[in-house]
Amino acid sequence: MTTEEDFIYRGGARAAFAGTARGNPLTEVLWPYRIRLSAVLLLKTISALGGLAPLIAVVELGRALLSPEPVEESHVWTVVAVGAGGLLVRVLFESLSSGLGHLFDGELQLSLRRLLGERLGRVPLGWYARRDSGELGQVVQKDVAALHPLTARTPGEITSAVVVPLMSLVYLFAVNVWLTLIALIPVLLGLALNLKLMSDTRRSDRLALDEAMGRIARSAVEFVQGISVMKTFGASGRAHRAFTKAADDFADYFTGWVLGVAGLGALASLVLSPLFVLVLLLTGGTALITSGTAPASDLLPFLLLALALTAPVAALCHGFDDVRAARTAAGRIRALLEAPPLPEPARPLPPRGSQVELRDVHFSYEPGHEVLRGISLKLPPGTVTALVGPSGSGKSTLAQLVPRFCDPTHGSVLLGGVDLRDIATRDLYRRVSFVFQDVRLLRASVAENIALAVPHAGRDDIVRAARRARIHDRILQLPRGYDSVIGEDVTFSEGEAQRVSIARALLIEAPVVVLDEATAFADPRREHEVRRALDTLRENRTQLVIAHRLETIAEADTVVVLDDGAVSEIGTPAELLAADGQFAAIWQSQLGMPDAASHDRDTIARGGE
Ligand SMILES: Nc1ncnc2c1ncn2[C@@H]1O[C@H](COP(=O)(O)OP(=O)(O)OP(=O)(O)O)[C@@H](O)[C@H]1O
Repeated sequence: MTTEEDFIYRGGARAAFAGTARGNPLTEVLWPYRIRLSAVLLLKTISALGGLAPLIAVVELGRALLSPEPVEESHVWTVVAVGAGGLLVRVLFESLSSGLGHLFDGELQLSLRRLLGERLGRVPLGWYARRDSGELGQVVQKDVAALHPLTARTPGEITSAVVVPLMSLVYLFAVNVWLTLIALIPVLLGLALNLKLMSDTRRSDRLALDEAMGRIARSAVEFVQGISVMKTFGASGRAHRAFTKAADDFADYFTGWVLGVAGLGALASLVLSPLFVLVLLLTGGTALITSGTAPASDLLPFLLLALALTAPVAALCHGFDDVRAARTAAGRIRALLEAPPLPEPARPLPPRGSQVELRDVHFSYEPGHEVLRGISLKLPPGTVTALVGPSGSGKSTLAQLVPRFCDPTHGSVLLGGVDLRDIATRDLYRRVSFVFQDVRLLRASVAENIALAVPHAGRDDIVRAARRARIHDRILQLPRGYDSVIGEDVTFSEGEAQRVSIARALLIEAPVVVLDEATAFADPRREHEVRRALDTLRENRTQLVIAHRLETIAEADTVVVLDDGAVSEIGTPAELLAADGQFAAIWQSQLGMPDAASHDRDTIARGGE
């Protein structure tokens, strides 16, 4: 384990999850950093206290100089020295706490993102099917960043907001109790109004507002992502309407929310404003001085320090807002860190050969709703098994169990006689390659994309794989050949991207191939090249193909017909045609398709033999 990994595992959030009682997600996420966070708080407290000293020094100086008594020089200089010393302490400790806070914030974000990255790399691939990339991006990027104020800013704000008023109050009480009580009026009023603003009703309004904002974001993404389809089908108005409705809803919520908080917010700001505080103190102070209850010099500290009492109230409330936002973010981070990883075998076993076998496989995405029911199949080495069946019958789900995107809920899938759960994931991916939906190419060079699973592959091997996948000539036309960066130097068409992914699979030399034909032939212009590339990929391999082409079906060694999650027919194409059952019906319906008629007449004849 490297030093960095070591840090994450020993000091990182992982330890927190093991060591703290389940409860507040924020505490759990921050627990490993408690010592550093306490150090930041301590430094902030010293800085806040230091900052108070110059203020009190000014007040003391004023009182000493305005007093009818003769000025005591040594006292004045001591006060000046304490004020200057306090200023120095504030500057020094403020820089220290702020530096440490930001350092610690950077460390926390890095550590959390690494943990999230590590967890995302270990969850089953099937887990991603139920999540959209926006949701994951929100957690990894925005939610981790939402912890920033908490580590770098809020501790300082909250500490100053508590320490400064408390110390000022102690001092002011010592000067004059009556004036202190007057100075407390705006503080208590401001606090009460702000607490009302943060009350549960306001919080649920805020959540509704956030939800309305989220709907705008989602409909904007849908609008942009689906615009080409919508325009093609002349429905761009509909997509636009959905977005406009979300924006209108948000405007309604916002107006309601603003009307609800505007009055209270304005009142709170007024009560805490310097003008209100000064008018109140001057009025009360004048009454006390003229009645002889307080000497005139007592008013000065209040005029200077009373503002130090009210200013932190608003800061305190904003600080709590940040804490609340960070708490929600931490909850989502924790949920992601707790996503169940694909269990790795404690003692991995090497598969013996490339036979794939499914033994009484059941699978459900949601409890109580099985999409695969008791499937048993054998795919002998070097044979082609074609999966056919109506839409929704479970073909993709079954195919995805072979590269272990998910584990069956009951039964087992075996490769070379070994349960997939007993094979190390790396070993499995070297033995099973797949070409499924969503060919993903990385923003890296073409060579790196091809060599994704074999990072140390030589250039010769990469070129050979690209040649066999019939993408080599296209790569040579790129400005920097194999070093061209995808997304910068080139944007591949769907068919080209598929051939790059086939080259990737060829380089692995996996003995088992799982393929979704519907996706592979999504680009009709390039279908011929993709088909030839796939023919190369399939040579001498154990193949499981979600077959849509009569040619593939006719040439398969075994055809498996799936119906509602169960095998309804199994046999060679000729046997199944002769049986005149569901397969024969599918075959007949495919014959009627224009593509089949033009392309597969010969094959059909052979298939019927
Ligand atoms: N990620 C998922 N979460 C929940 N249910 C799912 C998920 N993926 C598929 N299903 C459900 O599982 C069943 C089988 O789907 P599957 O995609 O395996 O069928 P298919 O035969 O491949 O369909 P098609 O030919 O249309 O691609 C369907 O009822 C589908 O709604």
